[in-house]
Amino acid sequence: MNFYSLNKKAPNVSFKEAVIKGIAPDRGLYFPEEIHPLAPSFFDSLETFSNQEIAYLAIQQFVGDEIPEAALKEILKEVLDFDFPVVPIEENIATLELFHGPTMAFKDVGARFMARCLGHFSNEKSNAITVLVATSGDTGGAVANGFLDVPGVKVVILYPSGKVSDIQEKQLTTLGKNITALEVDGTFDDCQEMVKSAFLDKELTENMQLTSANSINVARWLPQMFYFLFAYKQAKSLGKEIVFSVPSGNFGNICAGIMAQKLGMPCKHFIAATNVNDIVPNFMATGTYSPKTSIATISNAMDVGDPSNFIRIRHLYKDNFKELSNNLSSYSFTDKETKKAMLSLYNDYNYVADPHGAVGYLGIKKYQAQHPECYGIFLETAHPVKFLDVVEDTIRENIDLPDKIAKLLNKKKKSINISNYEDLKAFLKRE
Ligand SMILES: N[C@@H](CCOP(=O)(O)O)C(=O)O
Repeated sequence: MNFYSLNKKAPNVSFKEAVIKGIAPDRGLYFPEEIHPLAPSFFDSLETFSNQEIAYLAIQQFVGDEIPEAALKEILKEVLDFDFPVVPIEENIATLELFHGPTMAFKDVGARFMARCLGHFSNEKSNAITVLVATSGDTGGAVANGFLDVPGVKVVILYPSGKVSDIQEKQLTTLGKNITALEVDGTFDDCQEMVKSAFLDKELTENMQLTSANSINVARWLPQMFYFLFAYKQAKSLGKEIVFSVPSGNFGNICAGIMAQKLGMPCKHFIAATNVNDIVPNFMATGTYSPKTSIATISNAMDVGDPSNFIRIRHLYKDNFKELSNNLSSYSFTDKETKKAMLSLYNDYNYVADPHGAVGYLGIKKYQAQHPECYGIFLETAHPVKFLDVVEDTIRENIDLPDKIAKLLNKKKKSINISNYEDLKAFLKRE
């Protein structure tokens, strides 16, 4: 399958080239030339397929023959070696827990898939590649873990100083080896902007192969479709219309959910639930897209002021606002509302949610006030332990630290401070 740039001013590329380039030379995001729906009988009998089989059938058309069937199946087997349970909360609400992977956030699947694709491609032609990634919290740890020791790959993670949780910071600053963390005096949007500028900087790109491990990269973005298919597999026997509420920051995950729907997955509606970084809720209310400087919140991984992937969502609807609104609603919630939801999930349902999951829960509650008949699944995108202070403070209980997190806390943070693009460029030139 070939991919085109959404800015339409760059040549179409194969899956392999899209993964290696990350973003098109005209600064556009890559998008598949075609999306072929899967047979309705596949969805009717989804429970008879293993997660690996589902993932293979969903992603194969996008990878094409650039990774042979056996190798792609092996990659998926390694990537999907943990559970994705749908846990009932209320009569018509469940949560899809996406935090059972190595770094306890939903980014693990995409990061590990992309790392293995790059590993596969660099076996074919072993040119060194530098992966640049901007993080507001969870992507950084998942990419560090997923790419650790991948031969021929160096990873440079940019994160906003003081704006990620302590555990997230440890996850991305303590591995060493081929992983370097750059601590940026700025916001996530500054980090993302610097990364995008590096891709367009000829002085850099003529001398080094740069790619992105954010969801702008198709190999990070597309595997996120799997979550929705795994959830549908578990919930379909209820025979109800399913609505997904997705805590959203850079909008890659919800866009992947809509891709799963385009493949034919039955699903009534999507909700993009945000914190006060409400660019998309505002767009859905006014039709005007106005990026703004991000505001720090307790759901920090969603502190994004110009979500990269929203352009892909608009493109999926050919920028037809009416059609988009029929399938997507977007609501924003304050930290105060988020904490209240965390407390009520704990007191009323004995469920400890992280702040991002709680925003997703609020999203489905708001939608169900008008559509009580639907079955709502909100995504729990990260384990509550990653936001230890805010969770313990809100529910007034101590939560157990899993072993891998306890060990991490004793490790020493290693980061390099930078303030602007010139600092990043100087760092990359030294490398
Ligand atoms: N929420 C993210 C921000 C980057 O998102 P991505 O999916 O494009 O990598 C984070 O946790 O860093």
